[in-house]
Amino acid sequence: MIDVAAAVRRALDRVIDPEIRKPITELDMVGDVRADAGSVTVDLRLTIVGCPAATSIERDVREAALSVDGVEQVRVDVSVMTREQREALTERLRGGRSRAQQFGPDSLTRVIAVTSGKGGVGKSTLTANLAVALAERGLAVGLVDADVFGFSIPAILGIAGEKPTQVGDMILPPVAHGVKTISIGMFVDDASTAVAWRGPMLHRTIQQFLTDVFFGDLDVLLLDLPPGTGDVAISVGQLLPQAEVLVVTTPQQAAAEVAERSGVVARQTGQRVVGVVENMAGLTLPDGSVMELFGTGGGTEVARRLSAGQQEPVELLASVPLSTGLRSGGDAGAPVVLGAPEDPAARAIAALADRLAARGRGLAGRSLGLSPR
Ligand SMILES: Nc1ncnc2c1ncn2[C@@H]1O[C@H](COP(=O)(O)OP(=O)(O)OP(=O)(O)O)[C@@H](O)[C@H]1O
Repeated sequence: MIDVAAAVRRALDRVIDPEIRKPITELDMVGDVRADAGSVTVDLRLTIVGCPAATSIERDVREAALSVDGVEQVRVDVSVMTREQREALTERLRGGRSRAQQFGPDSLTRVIAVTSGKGGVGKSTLTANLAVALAERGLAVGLVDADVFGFSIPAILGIAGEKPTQVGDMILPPVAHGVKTISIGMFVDDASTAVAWRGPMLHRTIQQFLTDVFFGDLDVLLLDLPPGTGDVAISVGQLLPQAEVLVVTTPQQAAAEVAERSGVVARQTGQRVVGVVENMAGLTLPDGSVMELFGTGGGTEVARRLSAGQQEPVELLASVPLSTGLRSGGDAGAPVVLGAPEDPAARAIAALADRLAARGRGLAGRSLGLSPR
């Protein structure tokens, strides 16, 4: 005779907690499973009171149980984990490691910090779309909006106003279009609030994002840095010396020097410049002519300058044209790479994602932090 309760438990392996992204059976969210003829009762333990995913988890549990042969009726008894159970869970999710930075030098996650010299060059828009494009390629992607003064990632990804769920001292990042996303914007009550923090506070915030936010195993972690070469860039350099840096600039020659500086600061903190992306390049008009609003050659110039004295040249990895679709997708919270993949800007970002995904995390060009005597 088949053990219906055991079969239901196996079926529940397929139910994934949408926030933690692991099977609920692995998270100890399933208590007793009892079967009495065709009638099954499942004890479901949610991580916290008012768990935002409660309804969807309960529905998935019901469906999974009903998929088992012989089950006709399902009752789900919902309760909430005790503090001890929650602590055991957060401990297990951290893999037994103490509360430490998740992306230390031994981590296999590739960390890419996106930086720019000047503000308003489209860094956040590009970072958000790149993250979504990488997730679309099947990679596990996290995104830290470290642009604490000008956080815009939640709006671009369509999750403005969403708050992360807290389980014990662990923060679960909202998932937008497959990307686990955290932003300072999620911790202030009003998105128009100006975050006027000084260096040490900024450092602690970034550190907390890297420590307390549960990203799980990621293939790629992207960081959207504030423009310029300020405190946050230096903190990221200290906290994530293995990070690679992607420099965003416009085609304007005059911007090249400022953009170059952001790459130089990254190098000084031991990071490797993985390449340059030019944004707001020529827009092709309906008559086929190209309008070069911001001039040409800025990306190539920044790549050339950053290559000086390096063993491996820094490449211009993409040139993303001006695009109404990219702009309106950002305004609407619907990234253009998903909404209009044939848009020229979307295609350029998709090609950038392909190039980055194809590259390994090699040591080439990376400073080993040694200085000659
Ligand atoms: N290729 C593009 N074509 C048209 N508009 C663009 C393009 N890239 C970005 N934009 C628009 O430019 C504006 C600035 O972009 P974004 O906020 O991404 O810049 P940023 O460099 O992150 O700025 P900051 O770091 O100063 O916050 C946004 O309105 C965005 O929609």
